[in-house]
Amino acid sequence: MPKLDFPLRLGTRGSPLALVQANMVASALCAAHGWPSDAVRIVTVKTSGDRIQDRPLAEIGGKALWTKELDRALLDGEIDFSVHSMKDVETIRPETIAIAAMLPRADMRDRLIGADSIGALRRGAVVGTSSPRRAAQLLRLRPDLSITLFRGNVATRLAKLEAGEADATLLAAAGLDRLGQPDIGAAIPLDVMLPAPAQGAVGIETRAANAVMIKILSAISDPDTFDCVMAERALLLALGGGCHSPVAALAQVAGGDIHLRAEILTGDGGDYVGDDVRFPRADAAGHASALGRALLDRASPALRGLFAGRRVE
Ligand SMILES: NCc1[nH]cc(CCC(=O)O)c1CC(=O)O
Repeated sequence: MPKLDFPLRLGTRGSPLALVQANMVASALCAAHGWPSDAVRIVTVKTSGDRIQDRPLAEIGGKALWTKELDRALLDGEIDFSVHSMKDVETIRPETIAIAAMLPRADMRDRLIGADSIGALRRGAVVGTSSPRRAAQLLRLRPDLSITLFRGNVATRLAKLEAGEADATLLAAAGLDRLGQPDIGAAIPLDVMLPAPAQGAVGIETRAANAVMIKILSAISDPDTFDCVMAERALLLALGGGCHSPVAALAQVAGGDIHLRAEILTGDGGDYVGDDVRFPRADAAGHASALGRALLDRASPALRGLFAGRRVE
């Protein structure tokens, strides 16, 4: 194997959650290869998503907000690999960049903070979220609720809730757990609220041409997580949805198969199509895209319109 240039430089965003995830990747990699802990150096890179805090991301267009600067650092050779919440990684990646590995997926559920369950929220309660998916799913179950925009990192959102800007908020269990807050909020069962595609998965990217790095990273990749998240991403791609469309999807390994559940909704939750399929792991991407197309075929004109023109065949 060609000589590696130590320390390897791991690029990450600078948010507390991103830093925890970067440290998880660095320790897993050092442990897997028997390297000392200083074999990986963490390099923080500020992304556009970190800078813009006052508008819904869906409005800005959600264009590579979390990845653009890290991609540039990777391609310019300033870093050797980068770590992302897979949920924030666009479905279409540059050909020069490879998703090389994913850590074992954490709890993929959403947690409700401010009430014990969605049903327990008082009539007309205000829920803070910036996620069109969470807003649509909530409104479908509880049309009486009102949604207010909540952005910022996990700590900022919890502070807004504390300050009374909303009665409740929703956050990914994975993020709360990794930030050392496993007791905050009530987990919403997967059959009540299906998570965002790739929620709870941490991915590692490197240059597609860097075969040595790809090989080294494969040692810490979890194949079940990788295949399931790739199936969810294939579904999202077939829908033409970015990470900020009202799409929910979850793939899980079931025996030798993959079980994929997915749903699409209008912003107010009024129109909804959901389904689930089981298919063999081979050609999971093909089966997942077929489910995406089938959902669109069954969608009302209004719902289909949300995805119109964005669909990738
Ligand atoms: N969009 C922000 C984001 N990206 C990843 C996570 C949490 C960790 C994960 O889902 O893997 C969060 C916060 C949240 O949705 O609560």
